[in-house]
Amino acid sequence: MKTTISVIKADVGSLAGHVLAHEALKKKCDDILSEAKDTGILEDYYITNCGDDIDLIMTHHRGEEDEEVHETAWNAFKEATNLAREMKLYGAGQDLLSDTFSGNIKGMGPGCAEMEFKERPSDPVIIFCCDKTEPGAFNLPLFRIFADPFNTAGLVIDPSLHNGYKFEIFDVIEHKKVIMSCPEEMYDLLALLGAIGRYVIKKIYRKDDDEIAASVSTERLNIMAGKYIGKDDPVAIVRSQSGFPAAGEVLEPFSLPHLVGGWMRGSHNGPLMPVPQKDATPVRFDGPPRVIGLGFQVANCKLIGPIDLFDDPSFDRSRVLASEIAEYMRRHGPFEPHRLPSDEMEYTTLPEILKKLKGRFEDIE
Ligand SMILES: O=P(O)(O)OC[C@H]1O[C@](O)(COP(=O)(O)O)[C@@H](O)[C@@H]1O
Ligand SMILES: [Mg+2]
Repeated sequence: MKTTISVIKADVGSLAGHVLAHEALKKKCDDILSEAKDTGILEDYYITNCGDDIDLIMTHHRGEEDEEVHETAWNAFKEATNLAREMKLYGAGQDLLSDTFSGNIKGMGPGCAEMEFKERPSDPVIIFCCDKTEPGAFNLPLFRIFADPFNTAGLVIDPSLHNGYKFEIFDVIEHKKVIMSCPEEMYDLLALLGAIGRYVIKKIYRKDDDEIAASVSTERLNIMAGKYIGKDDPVAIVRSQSGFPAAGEVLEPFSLPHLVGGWMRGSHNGPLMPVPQKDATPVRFDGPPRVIGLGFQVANCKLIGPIDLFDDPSFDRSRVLASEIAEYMRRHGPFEPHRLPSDEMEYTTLPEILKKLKGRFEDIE
C-alpha cells in the first residue's frame, strides 16, 4: 500500500498584525484533524506554523487530491477562521477565497504540496514551511539539492543519484508546465528557474525510476484573487537518503540566505532566513522572510518526529548574514531592487496609486 503526504497551509488570522498564528487556531485545527484520524480519513498528522501561516502535515492512504483529505483541511481552516473572527485576530480568513468547499482545495486559497510513494525500509522526509515569501523561493535551494554537484556530493559519488533528476516546472502566469532533465538540460532549466516570480518547481523525480523526490506548493494567491491579499508563503516536501540527497545535502543550500520576493506587503526582495520553529516570527519590517525545516521518519504511514532541523548552531552564521543583508536591503527604502520590479508589483496595492497619477502625464515632444 502506498503512503501519501499532504501538506496544506493557510493564513487564517494572526497576532499582532501578520507575525504569528495564535495557538488557539492551531488547537482548533487539531480538533478537526484528530476527528479525521478517528474516522480513518487520516493515518497521522502534525500541525505547525511558520509566522502567520498554519501548516497541516498529514499522512494517509488516499492518494493526491483526495476530496475528503482536502475537505478536512478546509474545515480546519474554516473553524480556525471562525475563532479568529471571534478573537478579532488580524486578517481572519485571509487566505480562504470562497465560502464553500467544492471538491479540491486547489484554487480556493490555501497552498498545497502532496506526494504519494511506496515506503522504503526507512523513509526520511523533510518538510519546509516559509513565511513572507513566494513559491519561487524554493527554486534555488531545490536546484542546488538535486542538480548542483558543488552542493550534493552524492550526484558525483553515489551511483544511485548519479543519473540525475527530472524537474517539473510550472509557468504560474501562463498556466503551462514543462519537464526538464538534469544534468543534460541544466542550462535550459536555469534559464527558467532564475525567473522566480514566474517559473516555479512543482515536482522533482529521480530519473532512473521516476520515483518522486520533492513536491512544492505553487499556488499564487494574489494571481488567483486578482488583487493583493497576502503572499503565497510556500511549503515543500523533500525525501532524503538512500537514492535521494542526504539530509545534510538537503539542508545545505539554506545556509545561503538567498534573495526572495515577499517581505513587507509582499513587495520587497529580502534574504530567506533559516530559523528554528521558535524564531519563525517575522518581525523586522514584517520579516525578513523565514523558512523552517522539520525532519520526520515516515513509518507505516505514521509520522515519527519531528526534529527542528535549523535549530542548530551551524546555521547561526547564516542567520547573522541574513540580518546583515536585511540591513543593507532596507537602506534602499522604496527603491528597486529592494522593492520588487514593476511587473511583480502588479499584484500588490501599488496599481491603485499609479492609477491616480495617470492623468498627470503628458506626451514628450
Ligand atoms: O494587512 P495590511 O494592513 O493591508 O498590510 C499588508 C500586510 O500584508 C503582508 O504582506 C502580509 O503577509 P502574509 O502574506 O504573511 O499574510 C504584511 O507584510 C503586511 O503587514
Ligand atoms: Mg504568511
